[in-house]
Amino acid sequence: MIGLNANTALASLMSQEKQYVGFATLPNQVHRKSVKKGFDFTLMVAGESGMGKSTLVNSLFLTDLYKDRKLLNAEERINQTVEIIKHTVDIEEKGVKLKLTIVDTPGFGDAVNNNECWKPITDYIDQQFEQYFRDESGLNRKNIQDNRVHCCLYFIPPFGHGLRPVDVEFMKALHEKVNIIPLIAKADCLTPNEIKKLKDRVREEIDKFGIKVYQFPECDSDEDEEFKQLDKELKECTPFAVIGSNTVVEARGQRVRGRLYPWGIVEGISEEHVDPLAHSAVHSGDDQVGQPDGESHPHPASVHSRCGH
Ligand SMILES: Nc1nc2c(ncn2[C@@H]2O[C@H](COP(=O)(O)OP(=O)(O)OP(=O)(O)O)[C@@H](O)[C@H]2O)c(=O)[nH]1
Repeated sequence: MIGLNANTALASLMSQEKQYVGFATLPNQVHRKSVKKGFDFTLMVAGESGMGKSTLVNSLFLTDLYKDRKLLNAEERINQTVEIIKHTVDIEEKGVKLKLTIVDTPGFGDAVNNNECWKPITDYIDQQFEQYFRDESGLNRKNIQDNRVHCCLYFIPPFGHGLRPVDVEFMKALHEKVNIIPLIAKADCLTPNEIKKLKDRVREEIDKFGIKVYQFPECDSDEDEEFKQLDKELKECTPFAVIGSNTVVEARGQRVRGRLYPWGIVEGISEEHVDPLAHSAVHSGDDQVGQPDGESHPHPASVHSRCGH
């Protein structure tokens, strides 16, 4: 009887499977295969030293990607050339694997003479394209490691009146090779009005100099109105004003990632809502300032991090 039941179940399963054999199952197959294999994502961060690059990356991915970082003093910086340093972590979320590589560019924009300081960076990007092209033209195409730089977060200092010559030159040198997302660093140093002015200025200059920054894809027409509105607002926020923080503070009874100042707290995101990849410390500039009703604690990266090695 048991055998009969098992056979019947198997037959029914097979007939169900049979119904779905056809090209209609292709998206599912591709989806399953991609999820199983995981994704490679390479994110480059560039901007002068101290702009909060490592803090933002750590807060975006809730991990400490810069454990071994050695901070240089002013004398050492004078002779420092631009370097390319890669940090890699494996992240898994809801069964989807992501191999995240952060390409850091220490030394960029820090020298007395910054002439062509983006050259090692463009060379690196070109090398990755060439390597990928070689691998694709080779015999073993199954396990190609994609090291191409998919996106570059470019940190614009909050202290100036717009883009500096080095910012313009950097973005122009890279815009045909990589998706550039310009960010206004350390936005908590500016008032909402100042942020707005700086954003307008940066947008104007991006247009004026013909810089092609990353354009977010068009929203599907069948999305609901609320989503469309959110998408529109998000696109209008570019260049994003960002605030990084690796500390957890308590504000209005909630644990949030934020920056505790003598005058208040600049809030990030509530710890209850933390979802490493969905969470971003990217703000539109309307950061709330609460009352300091909690202590600052070091961010327990090991607790929240879902990263492997
Ligand atoms: N006010 C403010 N300070 C920040 C922010 N993000 C980082 N910082 C602080 O700025 C300093 C430098 O931050 P890092 O993240 O080390 O800067 P970096 O760009 O990675 O520096 P390099 O590794 O030298 O290139 C630290 O003291 C941070 O705590 C921010 O959003 N606002």
